[in-house]
Amino acid sequence: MKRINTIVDAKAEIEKLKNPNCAEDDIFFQAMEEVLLSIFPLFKSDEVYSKNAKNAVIRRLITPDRVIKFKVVWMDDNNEVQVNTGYRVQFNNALGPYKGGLRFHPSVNEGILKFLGFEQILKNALTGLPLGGAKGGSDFDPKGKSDFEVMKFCKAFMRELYKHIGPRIDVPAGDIGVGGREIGYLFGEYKRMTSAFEGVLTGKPFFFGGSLMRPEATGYGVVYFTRKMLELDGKESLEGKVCTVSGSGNVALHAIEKLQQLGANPVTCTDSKGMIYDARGLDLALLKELKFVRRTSLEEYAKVHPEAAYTPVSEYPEGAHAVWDIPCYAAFPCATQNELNKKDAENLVKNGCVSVSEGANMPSTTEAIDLMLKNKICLAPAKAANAGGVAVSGFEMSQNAAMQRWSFAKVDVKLQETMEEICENVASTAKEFGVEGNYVVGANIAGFKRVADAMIAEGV
Ligand SMILES: NC(=O)C1=CN([C@@H]2O[C@H](COP(=O)(O)OP(=O)(O)OC[C@H]3O[C@@H](n4cnc5c(N)ncnc54)[C@H](OP(=O)(O)O)[C@@H]3O)[C@@H](O)[C@H]2O)C=CC1
Ligand SMILES: O=C(O)CCC(=O)C(=O)O
Repeated sequence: MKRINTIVDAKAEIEKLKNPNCAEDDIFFQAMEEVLLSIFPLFKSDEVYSKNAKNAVIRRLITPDRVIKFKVVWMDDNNEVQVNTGYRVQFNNALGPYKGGLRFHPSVNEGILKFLGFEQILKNALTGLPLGGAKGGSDFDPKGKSDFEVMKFCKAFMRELYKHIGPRIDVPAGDIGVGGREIGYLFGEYKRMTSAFEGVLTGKPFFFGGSLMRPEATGYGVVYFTRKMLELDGKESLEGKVCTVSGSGNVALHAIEKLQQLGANPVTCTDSKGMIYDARGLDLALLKELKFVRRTSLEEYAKVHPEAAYTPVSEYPEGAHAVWDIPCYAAFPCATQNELNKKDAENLVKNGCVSVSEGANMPSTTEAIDLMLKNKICLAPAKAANAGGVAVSGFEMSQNAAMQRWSFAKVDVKLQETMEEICENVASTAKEFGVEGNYVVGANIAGFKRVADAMIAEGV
């Protein structure tokens, strides 16, 4: 293989890997391209990496160890047979057991899970914990399903998955469409199939060995990261500032909670159908009730609070997402991939937004990232900013292995320390490689270096 000594070589290598007949992989290449092009300063500066023709680290890193694909057959409430596809992409275990969430959403396919699994490798590396990278899930749509149907699907899913996972092999967790309820059902079935009560999943309900604060961890972690980033960059704190948030799931609502606790004023949230803009400040208790208990649309919020504006997706401005057009000091995309495009980034810049912190995985398109960096927005990339979730999953694994339970306060302190360490590491890596303030490049290089060093050390 040709050595990757120039950015042109790097681009050519990526092009060679693309399969023009597989559109599903486009999103995976988007993630890979961002990483490979931004770690170029490392290739130039360090012999070990520029000589990676010998170790083939890049080739090995971008190819999953294995992709497990299986059929999930279950019966709905009308006693009709339903068939879905289940996946687990075990991407890389150089640093520790495969680790990463499960996503249940109709859009799930192999390409999406490869993108998420690839990001997870570097994210998990940034936490400093011994965790490899993986992702899995299914095209099953939990929306509109009864609790009983969700349970039956989860149990059918686990009857296949259990063969491939284990506390030292692969430890799945939640992601979109998979929260405490689903993890509980999955854990119950794993236990039934194996008779083993062990830390094979994280995000478990507390009485099954779940860690306190895992539900809050990703959203709180994003805000802790942002607080540190603003401090390092000499910007004003979040206190008293208007913030915009997208999403209204686990990550978004806990980011809103932490923002409110720190005295900020989060004024927006979204779901797949529309956006709420409540300039007075969001009613978080109501949002939790709507989304975590009743599992209903945000439209209901405006019925309780007619002063708040509800904008359905069909009324979003042409080519943009309404939420990023609301003036804010700090923005928090916390819903899904590619939900912040170039037009949205232009709106954020125009309205004087100072920082964008990615709670969702890869929420910003490549063009949006370039535009935000060019305009000196402090951009906290997902693999650093949302690493708090997997970090607390790591703490859950430690607690399970040691048969311990840590207090909420202890986990919170450790989460804050972890997010601040990640932020400092990313900032100092960016500085070391001559791109001070560029957290995207800093995160990619710091994460890649840790994984690459382990892969080189373990040999081929
Ligand atoms: N949970 C975790 O610990 C972690 C999650 N993440 C990432 O954070 C993001 C959100 O995950 P999480 O909060 O757990 O998921 P949830 O399922 O709890 O919530 C997802 C939210 O995003 C909205 N959403 C999902 N898909 C779309 C879409 N295609 N278009 C518009 N809105 C959409 C949902 O709307 P609706 O209610 O209408 O479905 C919902 O508000 C994802 O990118 C995930 O990968 C990252 C790190 C850890
Ligand atoms: O907690 C975990 O293991 C993974 C969380 C996750 O899926 C993510 O960080 O994107």
